[in-house]
Amino acid sequence: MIYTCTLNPSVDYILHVNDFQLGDLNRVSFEAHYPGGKGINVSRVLKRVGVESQVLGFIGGFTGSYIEGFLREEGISTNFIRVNGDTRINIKLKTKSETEINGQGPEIKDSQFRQLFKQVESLQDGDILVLAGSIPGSLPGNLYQSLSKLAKKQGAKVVVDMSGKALLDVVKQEPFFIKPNHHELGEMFDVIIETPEEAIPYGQKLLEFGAKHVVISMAEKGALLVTKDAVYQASVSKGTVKNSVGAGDSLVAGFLGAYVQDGDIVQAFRTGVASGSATAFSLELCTWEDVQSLVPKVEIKRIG
Ligand SMILES: Nc1ncnc2c1ncn2[C@@H]1O[C@H](COP(=O)(O)OP(=O)(O)O)[C@@H](O)[C@H]1O
Ligand SMILES: O=P(O)(O)OC[C@H]1O[C@](O)(COP(=O)(O)O)[C@@H](O)[C@@H]1O
Repeated sequence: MIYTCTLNPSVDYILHVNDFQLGDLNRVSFEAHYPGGKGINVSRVLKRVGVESQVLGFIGGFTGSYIEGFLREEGISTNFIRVNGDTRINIKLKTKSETEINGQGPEIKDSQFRQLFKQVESLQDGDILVLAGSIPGSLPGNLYQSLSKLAKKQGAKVVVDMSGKALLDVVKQEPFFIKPNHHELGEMFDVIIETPEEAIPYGQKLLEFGAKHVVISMAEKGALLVTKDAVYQASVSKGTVKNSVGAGDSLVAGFLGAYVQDGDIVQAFRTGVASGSATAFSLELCTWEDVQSLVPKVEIKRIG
C-alpha cells in the first residue's frame, strides 16, 4: 500500500487576475479552490492513474473538513489526525506570473504528533511512504528523518519531496526516491543550478549520501533521473502552462504509479515527467487521459 503524509495540508485557492495592481482593488477573472498539500496532490494523481493510496497527516477546522470530504468524494482513503486549529489556505495568484502565498497552518500538539508515529509504526514490508511538503513550525525540523528511519525499520520504501538542507539529513536514511527541483538542489549545496550539466554532479552526490533514485525536475527544461547505473534526461513537450501548482507532486505520483505497476524505473521516469507536464498544462491536476497523451511525446536519452 502507498501512504502519503501531508503534515501541513492546504486548501489551494487559485486566483487569476488580469493587470494586477498591488495596493489597489483587484477583481478576479477566474477562481477555484481544491484540496492541496504535496502528499494530498500525490494521492489525488495516483487515484487518477489507477493506483490506490491512503492519505495521512494533520487536518483541522472547516478547511480540514472540506479536504476530508472532498477526498472521500474522489474515493481516496484518508486517516487524518484531527488538530484544533484550521487547516491553512494557500493562495495561488496568477497574473503575468505565478505568485504563491502559503499559510502557516495550525499548531500540532505532542499527543497528535505521537499518533502519527504510531501510524508509521504500523507500516509493513513492501509499503511505500511518501513524505512531501513543508514541516509545520510546531514540529521538529528533523521529523522526516525520524519518520523515514521508522518506516525503513518496518520494511517500507520511503519517497521524499521536500526542500532545504534538511533533505541532506533525510537522504542518509536511504530513501527510494527523491525529487528536488533544480533550484532546491542548488540551495542544498549553496550553488546556482541552471542547466542539466550543472545538476548532474549534485544529483550524484545525493546518491553517494544514500538516496537510491534521484529525479531533478527542471520545469520546462524537463528532468534528470540519476541512479547508480546511469543518468537519463527527459525533455518535455511544449504546451501552454495554465497552472503549474502540483506539477512536482504529479511527477512523483506518475513515477510511483508506473513503478508499482511494472517496476521499470525508466518507464516510471517517462510517466512521471508526462504527468508533471500534464498538470502544468491543466487548470487543476492532470487526468489519466492527459498523461497518456503526453507519454509518447517525452523523449528520454541516456547521458551518463
Ligand atoms: N512550463 C512547463 N512546461 C512543461 N512541463 C512542465 C512545466 N513546468 C513543469 N513541468 C513538468 O512538471 C515537472 C515538475 O515541475 P517542477 O516545476 O520542476 O517541479 P516543482 O513543482 O516541484 O518545482 C517538470 O519536470 C515537467 O515535467
Ligand atoms: O507545486 P508543487 O511543488 O508540486 O506543490 C504544490 C503544493 O505545495 C503547496 O504549495 C504546499 O507547499 P509547502 O508544503 O511547501 O508549503 C500546496 O499549496 C500545493 O498544493
